[in-house]
Amino acid sequence: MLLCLLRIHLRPHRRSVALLGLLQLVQILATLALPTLGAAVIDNGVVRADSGYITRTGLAMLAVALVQIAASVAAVALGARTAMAMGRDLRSAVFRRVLDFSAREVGRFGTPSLMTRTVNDVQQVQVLALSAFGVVVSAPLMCLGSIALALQQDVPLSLLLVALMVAVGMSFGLILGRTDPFYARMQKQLDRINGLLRERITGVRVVRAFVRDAHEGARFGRTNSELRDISLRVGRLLATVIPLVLLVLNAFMAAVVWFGAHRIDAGAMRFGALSAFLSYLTLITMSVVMVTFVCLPMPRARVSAERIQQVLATEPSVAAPSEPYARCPQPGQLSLYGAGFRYPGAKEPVLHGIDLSVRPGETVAILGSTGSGKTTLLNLVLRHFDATDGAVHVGGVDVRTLDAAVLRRTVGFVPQRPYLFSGTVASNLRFGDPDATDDELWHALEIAQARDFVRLLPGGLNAPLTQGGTNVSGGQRQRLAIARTLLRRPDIYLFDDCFSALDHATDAALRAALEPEISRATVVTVAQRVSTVRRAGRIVVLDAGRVAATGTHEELLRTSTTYREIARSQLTAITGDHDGTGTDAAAATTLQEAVHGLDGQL
Ligand SMILES: Nc1ncnc2c1ncn2[C@@H]1O[C@H](COP(=O)(O)OP(=O)(O)OP(=O)(O)O)[C@@H](O)[C@H]1O
Repeated sequence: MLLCLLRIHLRPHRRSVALLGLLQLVQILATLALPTLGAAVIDNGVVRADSGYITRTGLAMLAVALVQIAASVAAVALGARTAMAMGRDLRSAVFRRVLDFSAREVGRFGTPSLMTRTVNDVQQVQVLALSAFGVVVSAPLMCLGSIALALQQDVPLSLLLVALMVAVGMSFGLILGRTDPFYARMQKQLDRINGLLRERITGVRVVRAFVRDAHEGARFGRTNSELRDISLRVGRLLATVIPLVLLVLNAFMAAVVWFGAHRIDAGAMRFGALSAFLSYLTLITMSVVMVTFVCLPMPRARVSAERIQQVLATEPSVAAPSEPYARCPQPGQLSLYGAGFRYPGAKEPVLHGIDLSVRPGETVAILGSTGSGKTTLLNLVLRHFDATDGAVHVGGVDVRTLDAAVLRRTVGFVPQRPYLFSGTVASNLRFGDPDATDDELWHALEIAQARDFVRLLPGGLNAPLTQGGTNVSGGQRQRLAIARTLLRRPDIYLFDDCFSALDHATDAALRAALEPEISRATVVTVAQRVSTVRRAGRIVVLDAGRVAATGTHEELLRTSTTYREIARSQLTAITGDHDGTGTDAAAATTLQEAVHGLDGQL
């Protein structure tokens, strides 16, 4: 998996990789030439007292050493650049894939795990690539070249080198093979720490309000300690690698000196050859140590590569159409044909056979008690999920075949809990229209009843907003989100109970300002309060995921028991008046008057 991932993501950098290989080849050839030249200096220069030969060969050795240094510096710089570029590309690939995920895939992996995979797991692969680039060509070449040149010096002694390679390989395999499960647990533990941290920071007020600091601190401490324990166990295993490898290498070095001395004594080997042999053994030792340093991060990178690949290989369940429609034949038309939806893993559907058609210029309100499926219905229009039954059409085209960019341009959505991004008021508003002028931003703010408070912010349009918009109130956030959507000028507006945090006066002023602005658009507004929806041209009452009734406020008060019950329960909650039963007509009249009367207080 690791190799496959590296191969794919190094493909765009193949020229750099090839140049890197070339530089390492030059570096190794130069490194390997030095001991042979040194042996020649001893055997032909020192032994024969030929100072001219010593000077000439010495100068050649100096030139070779300079080439070796230059090639090695260039290889390190190029290796680092290539590894960083690959890490950047891999991070982008994971990020882009995550952006394509629907809520289903995000739920499957979990946000904290996706964050760990995008940042930490990619980092592990990048670290491995960085260290591997330094040795991937040079270490094997240096090792094999040293063995080949050592063979030239003395064949029987070279057999020791083969035994050395087998011993080192076995020591490696024994230890590193045992670290994989620990690394898998380590990365999972990082996911948990990320999750806890995220929850702890975003829910800090709740944690404090419920005096759960100590409990939450202990929960984090436990997970943190578990991560430390796993890291220590891996660390202990890895700490044995280098001493073990050095022990094996030094034992072999002693054996070479011992056998070599005997062979010189027996006249079977020259002194210069033993000196060159020892130099080659040192080079082999160096290459083994270099490989050791690459092998240490390898198991973790392997686990990380698998986690990254899981993300990259996951196809978004809301798939892009193969031949997308880029035009809507009926602009602004929104239709649901028997649409149903069941959340993944849930036993029962939350929406059943919803039929709904909304034309441009029409405002439809969807009313229902909490959990009746209102938000889910809007999510089907936005294609956050695909309907599991029936179909959803936008502009006369099934959303599953409509180009995603066209769908997003056509439908403007203001969620129940809007999200603002770190930046300024203006940068957030320009999510709606990047080319909007300041005047257009102020106009949208005026309609959304946000002009006055933005004016008072230090910097006005350039006032800073923190991540999530946490430095403005819930109602201010809602108004900024409405202004942001107005700037998009979509054909279809979906308002998901986004007026709930506004006081009555602001709510009324906003609706009055909004009406002429979006009068030609298709508007679907979700609400729980009867008083909020009663002016809508059509109200759809949703009950346990089914359309229970449709009509105007007056019609529904007369004809729909569910609507009357909702209205009655809301009145009872406000007035404490438990009466209001009796005949349908009488109840409808009473409720109608009560709703009208309370309108000013809600
Ligand atoms: N991601 C999810 N996975 C599983 N079930 C979900 C998920 N989101 C919502 N549900 C369930 O689907 C049902 C409908 O939820 P939905 O959010 O659409 O209701 P709603 O009418 O918008 O409620 P509210 O008015 O409280 O916002 C609820 O029973 C809820 O528990």
